[in-house]
Amino acid sequence: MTIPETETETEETHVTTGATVWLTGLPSAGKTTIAYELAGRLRAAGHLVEVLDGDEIREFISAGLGFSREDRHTNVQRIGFVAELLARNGVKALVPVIAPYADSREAVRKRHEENGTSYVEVHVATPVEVCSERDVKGLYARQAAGELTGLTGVDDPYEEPEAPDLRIASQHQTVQESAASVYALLSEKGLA
Ligand SMILES: Nc1ncnc2c1ncn2[C@@H]1O[C@H](COP(=O)(O)OS(=O)(=O)O)[C@@H](OP(=O)(O)O)[C@H]1O
Ligand SMILES: Nc1ncnc2c1ncn2[C@@H]1O[C@H](COP(=O)(O)OP(=O)(O)O)[C@@H](O)[C@H]1O
Repeated sequence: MTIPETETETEETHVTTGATVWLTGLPSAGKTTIAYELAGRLRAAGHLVEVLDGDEIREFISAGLGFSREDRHTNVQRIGFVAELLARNGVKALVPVIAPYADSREAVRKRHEENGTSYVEVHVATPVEVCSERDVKGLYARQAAGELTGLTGVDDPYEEPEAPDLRIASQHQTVQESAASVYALLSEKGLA
C-alpha cells in the first residue's frame, strides 16, 4: 500500500518522545497557565501535546468525586493512568493538577517507572499568600467567608514535594520565564 505523501510528512515532522510533566501546587499557583504556555512552545517545536486540565477531568473522568483525601487520591490515580497511556504513545502529557498527597504522586511516578515512561515532577511553589491574592476562581475568598471548607493549603493539607525535578517560584517570574524553565529541563533530559 502506498502511504500518501502528506501522511508521511506529518509523521516525520512530529517529535514522538513521550513524557508526563506533572505540575503540582496550590490553587492559583500558576499550574494551568504554565501548562498551556509550555504546550504552545512544545507544539511549535513539533511535539504531540495534551493538557489534562484538572477542571475538565473532574467534569468527565472524575465526575462525582469531591475533595476528600480518598477522592483526591482516586482523581490523581485516574489522571496518572491516562497521562501514562498518552506518554507511552509519544505524547507530552502536561498535568496541571494539585495532587496534594505525596503518596498519590509517588504511586503515579511508580506506575510510569514500571512502564519505562518518562515522568517529570514540577512543583509550582507559589506561596499561599500570593495564591490567595491571585485567587483566580475566588476560592480563597469563599473559604475566608466561610462558604467553603477543605481548601488545599488553607484548611486542607498540601504535602510539598521533597525532591521535585524543578521548583518554580512563579511570584518572581513571568509566565514565559516559568514555561521556559520547564522547557529547559525537558531539553536537559533529552525530552525536548
Ligand atoms: N476544596 C478545594 N480544594 C482545592 N481545590 C478545589 C477545592 N474546591 C474546588 N477546587 C478547584 O478544583 C480544581 C481541580 O482540583 P484538582 O483536581 O487539581 O485537585 S486534586 O488534585 O484532586 O486535589 C482546582 O483547580 P486549580 O485552582 O486550577 O488548582 C480548584 O480550583
Ligand atoms: N510566572 C507565572 N506562572 C504562572 N502564572 C502566573 C505567573 N505569574 C503570574 N501568574 C498568574 O497567576 C495566575 C495563575 O492561575 P492558574 O494558572 O489558573 O493557577 P492554577 O492552575 O495553579 O490554579 C494567572 O492569573 C497567571 O497569569
